[in-house]
Amino acid sequence: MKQLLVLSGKGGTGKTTIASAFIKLADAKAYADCDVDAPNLHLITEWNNEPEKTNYYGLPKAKINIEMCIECDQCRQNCRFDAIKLNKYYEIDTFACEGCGVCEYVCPAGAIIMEPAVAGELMLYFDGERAFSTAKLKMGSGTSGKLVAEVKNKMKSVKVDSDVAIIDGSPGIGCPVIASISGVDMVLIVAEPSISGISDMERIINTAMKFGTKMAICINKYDTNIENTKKIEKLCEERKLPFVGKIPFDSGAVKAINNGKTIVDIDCISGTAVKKVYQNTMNLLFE
Ligand SMILES: Nc1ncnc2c1ncn2[C@@H]1O[C@H](COP(=O)(O)OP(=O)(O)OP(=O)(O)O)[C@@H](O)[C@H]1O
Ligand code: SF4
Repeated sequence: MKQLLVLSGKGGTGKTTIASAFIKLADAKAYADCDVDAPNLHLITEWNNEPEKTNYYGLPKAKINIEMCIECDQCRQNCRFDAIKLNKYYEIDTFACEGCGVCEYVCPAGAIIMEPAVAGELMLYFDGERAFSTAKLKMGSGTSGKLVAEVKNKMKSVKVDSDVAIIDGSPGIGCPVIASISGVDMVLIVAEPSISGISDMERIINTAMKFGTKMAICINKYDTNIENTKKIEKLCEERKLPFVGKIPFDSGAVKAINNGKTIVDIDCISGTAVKKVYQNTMNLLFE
C-alpha cells in the first residue's frame, strides 16, 4: 500500500480539502489525519460507527505527596521550568511541568513521583473494510510528533485491501510534520500563491528534501494571484520538482466543505480541477 502525504507549510492552503477529494477519488480504504493539533478530516468523511478510542500518554508529570513533604523548597529551587508553586502547600503546575524528573531526584523526603499523563486521544474508525485513524492532542500538551507516529501506526494496524493510503498532514515544518513524512512514499505539497504561501512552501520543500522523499507540488486558489502562481511554477521548473496542477478559487469549495462534503461530491470548478491533480499525482506515485 503506497502512502501519500498531503502537506503545505502554511496553514489553511487547502490540504484537507484536497486530501478528502483524493480519498473519494481513490476510494481509499486507509486514511489518516495527522494534524493532531486541529484535526478536521473527520468532519468530511462519513462514519456511522463509533471509533475505538485509546489514551495517548505524552511526557510524565510530577506529583507531590503533601503528607510526606517536609517543605524544604528544594524542588521549587531546582525546577528550571518554574513548575512548582508554593501556595498553601507545594503544588505542580502541570502545564509548566516538562517531566524532567529533577524534583523527584532532589526531594530528600521521597515525596515526589513521576506519573504518566494523558496528553491526547487516538481514534480508529474501522468497519472491516475501511480504516481511518485520527487523534486529538490535549491543549497545552507537547510531543505531538510521537502522537503523529502513533496515528500512522494505528492506520496500519488493521488489514484493509487498498492500493493507496492518504494522509492529511499538519501545517508548519516542526515535529508533527517531520514525524508524518517519515516512511511515506510521496509528499504532495499544496501551495497557495501568496507571499507567505510561497515562503512556507519553500520551507516545506527543503524539509521534505532532507528525507529524500518523492515530492510533487500543486497550487490551490491559483487565480487569487496569477503573478505568484507563475513564480511557483517557475520555481518548480528550476528545482526540477514535478508540478501536478492547479485549482481555482471556488465558492463551491467553501459550500461543499461547510456541508461536510468533498469538492468532488458536488458539481464545482475546483472539483473538476482536482481530478486532474489527482490523476497526475497517482501517475507519479505509482510510476
Ligand atoms: N479552491 C478553493 N476555493 C475556495 N476556498 C477553498 C478552496 N480550497 C479550500 N478552500 C477553503 O479554505 C479553507 C481552508 O481549507 P482547508 O481546511 O482544506 O485547509 P488546510 O490546509 O487543511 O488548513 P489547516 O492548516 O487548518 O489544516 C476552508 O474554508 C476551505 O473551504
Ligand atoms: S523537595 Fe520534596 S520535601 Fe522538599 S518541598 Fe519539594 S516535595 Fe517537599
